[in-house]
Amino acid sequence: MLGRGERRQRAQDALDELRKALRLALGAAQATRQAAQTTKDQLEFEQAVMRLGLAKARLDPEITELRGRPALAKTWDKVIAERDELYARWHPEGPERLRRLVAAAAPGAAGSPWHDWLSKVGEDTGGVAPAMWRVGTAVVEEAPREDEFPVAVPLLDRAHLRVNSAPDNRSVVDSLVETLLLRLMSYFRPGLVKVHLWDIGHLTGSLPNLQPLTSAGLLTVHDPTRLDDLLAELAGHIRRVHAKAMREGETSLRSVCVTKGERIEPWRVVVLFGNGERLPDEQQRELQRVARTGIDAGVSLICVDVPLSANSPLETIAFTDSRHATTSMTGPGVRFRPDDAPDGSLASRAAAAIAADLVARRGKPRTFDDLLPEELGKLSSKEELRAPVGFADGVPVEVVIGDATPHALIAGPSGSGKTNFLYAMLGGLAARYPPSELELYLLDFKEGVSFAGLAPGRKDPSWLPQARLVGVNVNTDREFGLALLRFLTEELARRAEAAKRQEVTKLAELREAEPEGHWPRIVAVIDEFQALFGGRDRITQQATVLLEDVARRGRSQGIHLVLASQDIAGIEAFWGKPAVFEQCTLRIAMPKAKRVLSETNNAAFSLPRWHAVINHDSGVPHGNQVAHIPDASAKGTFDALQARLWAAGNSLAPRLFDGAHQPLLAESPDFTDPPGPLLGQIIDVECRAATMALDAVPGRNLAVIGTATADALSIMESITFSLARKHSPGSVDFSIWCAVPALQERVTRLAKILTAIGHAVDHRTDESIAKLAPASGERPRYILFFAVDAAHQWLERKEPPAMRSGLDDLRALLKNGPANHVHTFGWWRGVGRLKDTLGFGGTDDIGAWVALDVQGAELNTLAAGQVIDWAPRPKRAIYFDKSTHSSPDVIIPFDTVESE
Ligand SMILES: Nc1ncnc2c1ncn2[C@@H]1O[C@H](COP(=O)(O)OP(=O)(O)OP(=O)(O)O)[C@@H](O)[C@H]1O
Repeated sequence: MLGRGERRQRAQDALDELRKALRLALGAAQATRQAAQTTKDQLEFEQAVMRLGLAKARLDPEITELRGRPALAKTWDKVIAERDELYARWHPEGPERLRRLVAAAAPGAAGSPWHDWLSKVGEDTGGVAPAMWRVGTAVVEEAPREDEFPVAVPLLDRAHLRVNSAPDNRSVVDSLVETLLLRLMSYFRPGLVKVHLWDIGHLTGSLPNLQPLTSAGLLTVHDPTRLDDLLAELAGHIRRVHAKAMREGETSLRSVCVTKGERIEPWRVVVLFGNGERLPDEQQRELQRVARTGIDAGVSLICVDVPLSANSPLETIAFTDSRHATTSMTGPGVRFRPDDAPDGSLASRAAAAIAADLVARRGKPRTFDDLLPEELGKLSSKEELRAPVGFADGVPVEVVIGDATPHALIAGPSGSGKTNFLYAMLGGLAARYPPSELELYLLDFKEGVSFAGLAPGRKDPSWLPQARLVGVNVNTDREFGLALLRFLTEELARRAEAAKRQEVTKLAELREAEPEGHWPRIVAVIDEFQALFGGRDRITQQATVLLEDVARRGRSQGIHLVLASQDIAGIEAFWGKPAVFEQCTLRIAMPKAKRVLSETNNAAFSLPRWHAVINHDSGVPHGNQVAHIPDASAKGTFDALQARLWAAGNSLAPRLFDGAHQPLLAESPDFTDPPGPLLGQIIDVECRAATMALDAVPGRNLAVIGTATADALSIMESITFSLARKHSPGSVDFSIWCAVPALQERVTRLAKILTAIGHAVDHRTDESIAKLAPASGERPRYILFFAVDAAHQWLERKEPPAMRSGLDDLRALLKNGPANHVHTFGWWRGVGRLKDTLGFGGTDDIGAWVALDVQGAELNTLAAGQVIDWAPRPKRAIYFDKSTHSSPDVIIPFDTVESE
């Protein structure tokens, strides 16, 4: 047994042992912990050094202090050793390899120093763009200067560039951007790169050395408040370029250009200077969209202090101090320094040289002849009509009229060049589409004769072969506009009928189904069309309905409207009925035009003279295309084209309606073989003469009513001359009665002409008129009774014993004559006077009438109660034949004096 003391000793020893073991264990844990802590410190230190870069770390006070600790000093040495080892491997060939790489990827002006290329104008046609563009030099931190290597960034067709400035280094950033742009502009043939500049802070003043480029359209400076417009314009451009590439069977503009070996559409480089803050959401979204889709359409962004996220290839240059930056091309450990920029005046001279070269290259400004194709009249209009109307920096800008853009609306104040635009467009179309493919109906409500030259005239016998109808000076003859619309709706019905027959819906399909049919596209041009809606009357009402119908249904039937106006805003009647305008998806705005583009689209306000905004997207901003319109009105332009086209073919002459001239009876086609008495020319697209049937039935007499003597005489004479022509001498008898001495000369002349032709004429000027003529005879008799009311003095006398007056006899003659082919054409100088003559018997025996200066309201009783909407105007008459008319025709009395 152990003693008590021994036992305690052993316990003590065990405890000591345990304590020792515990101490040991604890010490080990502490050491391990310490070691772990040291490793952690070392790793953190290494990381901090890496983050800062060796060069900066060396100067950093915190790092310097940490380097004092032995454990970290070791790490520092290790990092240095590793760097040295790596660098030793890179040093001999790294920079050189990079130099060679950049030289290959950035040839010529894309990579060499500016004194090698500045002020030399580029010749490259841009089939393929250099992959990289030099921006500066860089050096791996702490490496010697001779190890500097060039830094280049991808741009055109490849990537966008973002530049983040440092405080107060805007001038360095400006120089970097300016030099880069000069490289781009100097590499290619001038014109292949166009720059858009937007600066949130300045309207002018950004990149001042490049300003000379603006004169040639190579640089466009945008309003700081109008980024929306710029982004919309870019979006529209991208869409158009995309469509163009698709037409060529490619997905990007770049591939089209590579295939063709030349740039078919300039690159757009868009430089945006922001303030470091995100753009408002909508703009930011739009910008991201442009970034995403722009590259394939040749649009490159250079965003300075405009945040842009990388949803497309994007490189970044981020300045860390005023002279140095890091770049996404080289990584954070490499110090980038922009190249020295050329002196401002040198840069500006180079920009001027580029602009001057382009201007010289464009040669004389593009002219009307440049709108014409090499071969005339070779295109088919089956799918659409397409022709250039102007140029944007030498590149043609087209209008397309087809199923997607069926109708056009053109606006611009007086003198802004609307008519000239129409000529440019008509010229482009007429030069491409033969008359079998395109028919033109041209109407001008302006005072003047703008389209008259398209129809044969006295001085120039030529006409535009595609023109079917030309209406000029129709400003007071709104009925003519109505007639044109009616004609178009009839043609629409004809086409719709054919389409139904063939079970097709579109013109292109109809043409395929009926290849032998005649289905040209019809373009109806109405200049100053607002005149058609100028009154609050029946014409405005009907025109609105018809126009809407043509606009709606014409789309698929190849019937197209081109409506021009100085004042679209003025046609308020329409804004409440937007159907017509909605169908006019092609909008053309001349400088200062109002309302024709969408409300947010102000492109027309800043438009220079002789330019137009061509917009195929109902006027929304992204549809804008600005073009210079060549002079198409001067001698030797449109007229020369017309002469060529006319000389080439045996086309039919268009009909000409000229509201300022009375048509000559002798020249009326109907006068060659008159179907009956000709009363005047109907205001209608056919330009036919109004006539009346003279069947042997009651009521076939005619009253001419009104005091407008010249017009009344014209009508009475046309009736006489045409009847005299219709019937061979001896087959009919004429009575020519006139009780008014002042008219004798003219009436006697008429009687003499008839006699000279060989007709039997019963000419009376005195009271013998009251004896009248029998109500039947051996031959038909035409009684031309001038100023009937003036003969009342004799007609009212009652002769005993019968006490029957001449008036009674006249009533009987009117009543019974026609059935026996004795027809009376009487002229009364007022409705009341006519009624005096007719008495209580009513107006049944006057089956037809022509009214001159008589208000519509007075005529209602003569038209079976129908409301006659007629405001008299000189040299116009209204003709109503109860047996054939549902509504009266407006007619123009013929000029009969020249017609013998
Ligand atoms: N692109 C152009 N280049 C040169 N001259 C032009 C051009 N466009 C128009 N002009 C000239 O300007 C004048 C007015 O043009 P135009 O008749 O086309 O204007 P408008 O808008 O139709 O005016 P209005 O409605 O008063 O007739 C004409 O003498 C025409 O020759």
